[in-house]
Amino acid sequence: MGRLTLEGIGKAFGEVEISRDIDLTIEDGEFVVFVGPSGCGKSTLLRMIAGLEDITQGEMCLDGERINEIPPQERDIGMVFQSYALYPHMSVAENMAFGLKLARTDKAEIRRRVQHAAEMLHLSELLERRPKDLSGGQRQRVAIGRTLVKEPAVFLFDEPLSNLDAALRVDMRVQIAELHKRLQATMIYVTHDQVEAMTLADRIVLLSGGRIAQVGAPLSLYHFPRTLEVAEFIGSPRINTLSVEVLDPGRLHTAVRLPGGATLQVAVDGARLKAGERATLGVRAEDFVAPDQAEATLQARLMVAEKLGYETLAHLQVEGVEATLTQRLDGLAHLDDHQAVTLGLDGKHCHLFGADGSACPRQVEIPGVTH
Ligand SMILES: Nc1ncnc2c1ncn2[C@@H]1O[C@H](COP(=O)(O)OP(=O)(O)OP(=O)(O)O)[C@@H](O)[C@H]1O
Repeated sequence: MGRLTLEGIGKAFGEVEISRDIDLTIEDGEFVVFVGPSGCGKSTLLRMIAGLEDITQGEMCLDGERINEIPPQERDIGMVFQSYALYPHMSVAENMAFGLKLARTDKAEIRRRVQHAAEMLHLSELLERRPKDLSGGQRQRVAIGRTLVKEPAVFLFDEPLSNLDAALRVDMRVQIAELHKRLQATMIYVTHDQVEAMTLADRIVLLSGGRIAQVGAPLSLYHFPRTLEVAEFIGSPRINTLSVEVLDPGRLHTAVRLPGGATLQVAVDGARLKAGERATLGVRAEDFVAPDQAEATLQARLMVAEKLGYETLAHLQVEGVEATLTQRLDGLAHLDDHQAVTLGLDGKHCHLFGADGSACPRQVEIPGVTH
């Protein structure tokens, strides 16, 4: 089993408070990803779970038992580090067996576990090699293997792929997802890469300034972000934002004035907003609609078109809007340099955020996605 509960967890280094009020339950077998901007406290939280950092406040339990004071080696938790931390003078097999030897595990049992882990991680042919004779991806797999042989209830990964090149990252991401499927173990994974978070997580925990900004399934955070910060962090390209004026706030629709003067009825509960105040409209790159089906339009000019093969990202300048907007188009879309583009908007596909950054609840259903 590996059910972890965090209640009111907080951390301070001396006088400096890093995180507080973290309440979170991670179910047995869940894959949870901690994500957020640099310095938001992801690694510190993971290290508290591992027992490598003291917990300043709150209670942490594994399967109902308080673990705050239990030293790392006695927690049923294994951690894979970003730096791999392999012993250079030991073979792959010795590296993997080391922790078990220290724990005086029976020799035959060590052999069985190392072989089993090597098979799972496709390392069987490499067991006699030294770390220096391995590629980056292979070293990372050995680091995972060293944790795997301990058969912990909870696996922790601290940015395990950040030292690998882009192609290898994708490859290892798939392997970690497969490993999770096979082991059905609880896994907690720290990254600042939102693509890794979206693709691996059952649930994402988005941290900001040492607190939880939102917890939920990846698509739930994507479609129903609670704050502008979450909306901007999740999704690539980044959500487009426009400063708008609130005209008529309502429970089902909130009318706003766009730059250029057009009115859009955004399908959100904006009842807490006031007419005349500023708000931020959010539109994802794929959510612009054809001008003839739009409720409102924006006139734009093409700055750059990035042709990625399966899609083209058009970066557009709209008069009166400082930042460029990005529209996701078909990979075969034909665009001329600096051509004029009419962007269509549909209020059902837009987000609205108040001046304090919190989202107005969207009044749309997206099949299979919970709010
Ligand atoms: N030992 C320490 N003493 C004092 N401050 C620390 C210590 N360790 C971390 N911090 C501070 O705590 C904050 C959170 O750090 P942490 O490494 O957890 O962030 P992170 O979200 O993992 O960042 P990154 O993505 O850059 O690794 C940072 O401001 C950092 O400077």
